[in-house]
Amino acid sequence: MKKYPKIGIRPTIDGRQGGVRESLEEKTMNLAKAVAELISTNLKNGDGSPVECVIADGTIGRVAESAACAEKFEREGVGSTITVTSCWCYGAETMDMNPYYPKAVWGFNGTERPGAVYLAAVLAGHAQKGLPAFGIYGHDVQDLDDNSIPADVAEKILRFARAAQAVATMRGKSYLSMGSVSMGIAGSIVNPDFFQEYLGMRNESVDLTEIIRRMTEGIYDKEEYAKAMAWTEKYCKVNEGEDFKNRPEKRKTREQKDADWEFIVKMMIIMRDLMQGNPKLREMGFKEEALGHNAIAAGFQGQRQWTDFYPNGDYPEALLNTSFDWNGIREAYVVATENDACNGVAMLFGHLLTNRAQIFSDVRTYWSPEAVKRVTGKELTGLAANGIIHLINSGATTLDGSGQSVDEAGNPVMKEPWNLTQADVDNCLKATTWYPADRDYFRGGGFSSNFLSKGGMPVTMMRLNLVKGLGPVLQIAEGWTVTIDPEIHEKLNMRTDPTWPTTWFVPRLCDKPAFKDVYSVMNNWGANHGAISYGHIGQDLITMASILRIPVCMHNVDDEKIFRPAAWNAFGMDKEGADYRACATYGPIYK
Ligand SMILES: C[C@H](O)[C@@H](O)[C@@H](O)C(=O)CO
Ligand SMILES: [Mn+2]
Repeated sequence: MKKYPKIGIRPTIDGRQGGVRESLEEKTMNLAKAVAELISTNLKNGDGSPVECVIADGTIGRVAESAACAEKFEREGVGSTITVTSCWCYGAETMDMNPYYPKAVWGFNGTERPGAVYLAAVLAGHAQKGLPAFGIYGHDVQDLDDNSIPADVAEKILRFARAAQAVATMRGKSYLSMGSVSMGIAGSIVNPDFFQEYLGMRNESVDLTEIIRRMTEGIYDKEEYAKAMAWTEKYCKVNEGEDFKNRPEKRKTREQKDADWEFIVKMMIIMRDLMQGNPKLREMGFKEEALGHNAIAAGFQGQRQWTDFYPNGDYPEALLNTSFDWNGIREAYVVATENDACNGVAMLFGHLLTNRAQIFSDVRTYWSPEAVKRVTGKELTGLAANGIIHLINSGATTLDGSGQSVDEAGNPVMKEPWNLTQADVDNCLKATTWYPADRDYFRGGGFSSNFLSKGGMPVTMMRLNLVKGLGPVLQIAEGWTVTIDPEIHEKLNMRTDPTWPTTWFVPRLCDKPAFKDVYSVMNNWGANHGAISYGHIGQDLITMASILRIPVCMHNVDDEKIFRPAAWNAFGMDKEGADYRACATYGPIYK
């Protein structure tokens, strides 16, 4: 099992002995235990383990107890804290002062003791000291003997904990660039200051010759390769598509294609080893290679130097991003095509918040209803009636994105790995055709995954952009995958890149300018790529972005659903402006 950060729970109390404190000890600790239970039974880490909480050894009434708690949390690997109280406490003495921990405070809404008064006081302290904290205060008064967590409080605790755990999980990890800048794509001009100062991450980089070296010198697990090759023969190669895209003179021979399959399977094993290491390599005597680069996310340049000569990375990228491979069902990796690190970060955000595989796509084409009518003679209907956005990238999209996994009611979903069934896996593989790569684009050949995402999935498209003079900004568009008339799809797909995977996307429209129509969403999108996560996770992304001090420049989440640190209120009543002003004032966490 991997090592994940824990969430520290801090039961704070009025320090007055001789009656007050004693009367509150049990209740305060019970509230802390209830919060720990809520988190550990509702939230999981990427490997399926419950998010673990650590409670202070005792209630915290005076500064010595704060300090003892802080020391315990550091020893225990805490990455964020939630302070819980039902009474008045001494804010500056009991508050969490760790500059790196995301923080929240739950002030019990009971009137026998001034828990809410402490909440307001300590949040003022957090604001005054430049340590913004989330404030959680239940809507309805609870009785003193009621140690339950009301639904509105639980929702905020879990929203904070999910985002805080994601932020803490990134800290200290690497983004690994395999290769460098791809075709001048801005997102693949990796900005190490952003990763270091905003995410607490390190940038690692390997030249792509390292993949060739390991192939040539046999620095990979041969037994696993044999297993992977057999699996690929059985589940992928059987779905090799007709080589219709390449002109006859550009088609590879059968022998060459067979060699490409072997090559791309080795690529995948080596790319994974580069990201996270492999103890098997140590047994083989490759101690250094066994270490890996501690990468929680990576990017593969691919285009163009590599793909001008070697088979492309679509197979390894697609399957690394998928929740299964020849070793069975497992946590998806995060691998950005074209080494678009900005999109890789957006994928990482979505993955850490949902524990699900993430789609990587070009935001390729906006199709108006009129244009569709003109080129196909047919009307877009239903959710697609106002126009659709074609999400498609050369073959490197998680197979989970096919929507072939289904819930109990048969609805298409993208699941956490622990909910995937073998039938889901089989159906995702069956729905995926592996077309010989388009050799006008990919001279070295290879294979591109192709599928059509099932409609009806709630999804959130995200993008992290870097703006000189401003810094990072996040874009969020909640919406749905849609199914369109097969004849319309056929015509639109054939004039796009029919050997690549397609997801038809419709954003949820609202009265905000960027969401006034489908065209505006694409027209306001900040780059060529989007990361697409299953579910409407805009609220979680907004909470997480505020912890990271990354302003959100575009989103279609209702204002009243926004949950940010209490101090953001001091920056004005307009949520968007306040977010920008707060992020600019606080600056990145790890600076
Ligand atoms: C056509 C280019 O080679 C593709 O890589 C292009 O569709 C992109 O994905 C650019 O992001
Ligand atoms: Mn692209």
